[in-house]
Amino acid sequence: MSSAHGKKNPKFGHLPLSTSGPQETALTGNALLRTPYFNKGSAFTEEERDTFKLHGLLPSNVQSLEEQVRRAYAQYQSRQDDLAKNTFMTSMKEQNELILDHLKEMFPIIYTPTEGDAIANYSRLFRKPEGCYLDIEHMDRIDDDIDQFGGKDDVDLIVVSDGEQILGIGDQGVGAILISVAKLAIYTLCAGIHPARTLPVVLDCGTNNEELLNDDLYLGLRQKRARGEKYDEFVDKFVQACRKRYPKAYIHFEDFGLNNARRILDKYTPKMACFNDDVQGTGAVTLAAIMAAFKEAKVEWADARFLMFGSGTAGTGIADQVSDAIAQETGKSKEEAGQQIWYVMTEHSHAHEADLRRCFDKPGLLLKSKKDELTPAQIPYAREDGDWDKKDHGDLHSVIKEVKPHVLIGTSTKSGAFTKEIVQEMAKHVERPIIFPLSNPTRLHEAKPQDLYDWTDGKALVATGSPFPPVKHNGKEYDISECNNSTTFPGIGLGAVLSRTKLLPPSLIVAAVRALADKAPLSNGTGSGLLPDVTDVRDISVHIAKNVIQQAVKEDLAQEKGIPTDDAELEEWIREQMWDASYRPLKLVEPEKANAFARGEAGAASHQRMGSFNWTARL
Ligand SMILES: NC(=O)c1ccc[n+]([C@@H]2O[C@H](COP(=O)([O-])OP(=O)(O)OC[C@H]3O[C@@H](n4cnc5c(N)ncnc54)[C@H](O)[C@@H]3O)[C@@H](O)[C@H]2O)c1
Ligand SMILES: O=C(O)C[C@H](O)C(=O)O
Ligand SMILES: [Mn+2]
Repeated sequence: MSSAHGKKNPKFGHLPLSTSGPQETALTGNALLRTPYFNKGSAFTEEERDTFKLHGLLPSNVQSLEEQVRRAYAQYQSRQDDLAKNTFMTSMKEQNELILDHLKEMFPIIYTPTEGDAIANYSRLFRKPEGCYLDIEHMDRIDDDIDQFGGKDDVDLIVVSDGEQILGIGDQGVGAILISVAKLAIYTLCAGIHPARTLPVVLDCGTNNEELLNDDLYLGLRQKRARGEKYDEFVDKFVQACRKRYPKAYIHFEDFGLNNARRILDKYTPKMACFNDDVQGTGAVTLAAIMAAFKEAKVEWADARFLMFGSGTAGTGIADQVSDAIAQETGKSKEEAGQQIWYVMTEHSHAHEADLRRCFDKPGLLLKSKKDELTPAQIPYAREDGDWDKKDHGDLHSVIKEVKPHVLIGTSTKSGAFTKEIVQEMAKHVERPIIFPLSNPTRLHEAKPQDLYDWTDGKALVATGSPFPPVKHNGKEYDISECNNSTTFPGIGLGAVLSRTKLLPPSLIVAAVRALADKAPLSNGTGSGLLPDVTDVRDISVHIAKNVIQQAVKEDLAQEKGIPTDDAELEEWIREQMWDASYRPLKLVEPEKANAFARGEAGAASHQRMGSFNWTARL
């Protein structure tokens, strides 16, 4: 793929991911137009139309990318509802330029919450495949199946999901491919990860979603989810195939079920650069939001009390980040720090049937006497039974009354769980209740931001998992920050890819949190949110990537050579390698002199992923 890379930048020398300069291709005429990687549609110049034999194949007026984007935006606006807009964006491949122009408006369309509807309706809306579909009944084929997406240097980043716990909407089977696709779109938009060098994957292990199993149009494996050894073997075969075929690729795990997410992360973290977004990305962004809220509310780490409502993958991921932060800030042991965190489990879960029964049986505070029923990630936060001497096992209201938390975080998938009574109980005991309803999509939020302001007379400090419009209180507007892992995973991934870090230990996540916390707007009553706005996310990603890279270098994990040590130079080095949307000139080369990529043969991932229209820009 040398035509796409290898620009000699006079300042830095060879930058592996730099993407300026002409694109070489041996394709002409219809073959060129059918190859989205090179196709510019109406934006081919007159000279290019001559050189590449395109006259007659295109209307005569030559347009700019801006004009194409304007037309696309009008088409987008004409779509009736959010899901129709999402479908349109899927078919649109100039979308990066288009989205960057309308980032705030389109973020909820291409990502949370609308993406959730697109996933739930995957088999109904399906038009064309995108990414890599692996089938647990054909494990022997994984090497071949994954082989189709380029050569060993062609993939930087893989997002994989097994579809068991998509957002808060549970098991979505093969539709999970779209969460991998959506997360990768965010990587490109928010951190300039090269879209043609990414690979979305779904591990189809069957589904326990009865609705899908009974749907004639369902596209995935129509059988119950595989568990146990067979499942583990499948995941391992996938990981080994990736390492063999794309040894440079960083693997991002997304929306795995409660019993697998943490286990898989713990298994592979010591061996390779990998990341679980629901555990680590969520933990990182939430910790940064807590740090900002503490400054505002003047809460000290040493005596802060946290109440987590929901103790699944995200809830325990957040608790781990928080207890690390308490330990670091106060010098306490991690165990002592854990005692500042209280957990209330819900009676509602999308975990598989056995868990579901268990959850219905035992809602309430996590207690040591229930140890056998807890996941390993929950155990550090279980309380001594003596800590809770009440008759019941503690509903959310009674635990709030007793614990008097400064911070209440919802990852319960239980819509409306933070009621007026509960919130007002919390507000009785602390000056500024810090409340983060994080369950996605929007309809599953534990509370609405406007209600939280109204119920606490504007004292609550709020951040939410899905985007919300500003709230009004006493004639003033307050921005509601989106506390979504999309603020952290792009920068962490950019840092991991550019440094080619061997591993991604927790210290690199801490470096990312620091970077994000640095950039949090200090509101001081100005009405700005607790976290940076999505429109600033590219700059935030650079800052996060810089910290991650520096930490990787410090720990001797970075495999990339020539990473600048100077702060400003490092930032320039990162920006130089970020992909952004703009057309590059095309250069015709002889087929025999062209590499497979320029002949339109290699890089199948990008060809397949780009649909029929172009989003080529700086490829
Ligand atoms: N804002 C963000 O960035 C972000 C990130 C990740 C997840 N989330 C949201 O958080 C919610 C939960 O996601 P998750 O990945 O943690 O799902 P999960 O399946 O791991 O957990 C779901 C819920 O079920 C409950 N539960 C599951 N098993 C249990 C058991 N054995 N005992 C008691 N309770 C049990 C948990 O309390 C948890 O609240 C979702 O709505 C998701 O969208 C938000
Ligand atoms: O996908 C999101 O919006 C955030 C998070 O990963 C989730 O599972 O809810
Ligand atoms: Mn997720």
